[in-house]
Amino acid sequence: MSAPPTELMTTHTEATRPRGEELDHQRRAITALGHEMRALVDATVRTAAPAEVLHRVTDGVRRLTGQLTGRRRVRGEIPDVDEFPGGARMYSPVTGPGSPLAPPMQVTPEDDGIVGRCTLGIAHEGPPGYVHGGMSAMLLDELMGWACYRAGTPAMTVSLQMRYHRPVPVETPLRVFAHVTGTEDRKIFVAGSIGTDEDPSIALVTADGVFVSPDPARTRTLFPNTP
Ligand SMILES: CCCCCCCC/C=C\CCCCCCCC(=O)SCCNC(=O)CCNC(=O)[C@H](O)C(C)(C)COP(=O)(O)OP(=O)(O)OC[C@H]1O[C@@H](n2cnc3c(N)ncnc32)[C@H](O)[C@@H]1OP(=O)(O)O
Repeated sequence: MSAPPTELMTTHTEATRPRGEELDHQRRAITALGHEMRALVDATVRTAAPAEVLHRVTDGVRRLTGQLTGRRRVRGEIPDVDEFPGGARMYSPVTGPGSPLAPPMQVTPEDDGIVGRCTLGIAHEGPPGYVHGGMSAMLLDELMGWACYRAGTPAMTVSLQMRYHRPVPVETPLRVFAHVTGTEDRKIFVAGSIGTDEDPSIALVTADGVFVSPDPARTRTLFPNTP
């Protein structure tokens, strides 16, 4: 992975970051837009509307996109509303309430690991009625990353082995689970699973991952904007 081009980045000082009420207000607005965007994505992949309706909607969406004016975040820039590496990631494709791509998954620490809850939709479908295998891998990869962070060792995935036991249904509340099973120097071994909320004891998908904590020099090169 190459380092982001630092010379292209605008660095935000602590003084310019929104705080308190202002931060809450901004995050609520981001969440509201994310929510409507996810509804649009869902409507887009479900619709059977005729071509003329699709053309009219396309024009409307193009006009809306044009309204998101002003400065745009560049590669590697950490949003002002985020807390990297271990807190809010407003635009994460898995947990981000502001992301049109995210379910979004709600993450809660539990005694022996970390739990993610979400419901996937038709936009995340692989086989008809079931979740795309890549989506399952994405949910697990993210939650297993959170398990490393929670264990005090933020780390990146170097290996992820997936086993798909049974298909994961869409439109069904899911329970994802991850926990650290061992460590060896900078390596962290993590296990994860996906089940339904209704019957979490049946593992539909399981995963074993190896994560590595980059050393401080590598961390600075990879994430030059980390506070
Ligand atoms: C401020 C701290 C920031 C830390 C990171 C924060 C992120 C988390 C933030 C929020 C949490 C929520 C988000 C989670 C998101 C989900 C996680 C992802 O999707 S991450 C993206 C996908 N992964 C990559 O892009 C990695 C690409 N790989 C690399 O860049 C390098 O491999 C890196 C930096 C991770 C390690 O490189 P080296 O040079 O420091 O370490 P080497 O020497 O290669 O390996 C260390 C040990 O690991 C073993 N290792 C390496 N690859 C292995 C593999 N595939 N299987 C088993 N072991 C492996 C090696 O054999 C070595 O072990 P021996 O010391 O010899 O015992």
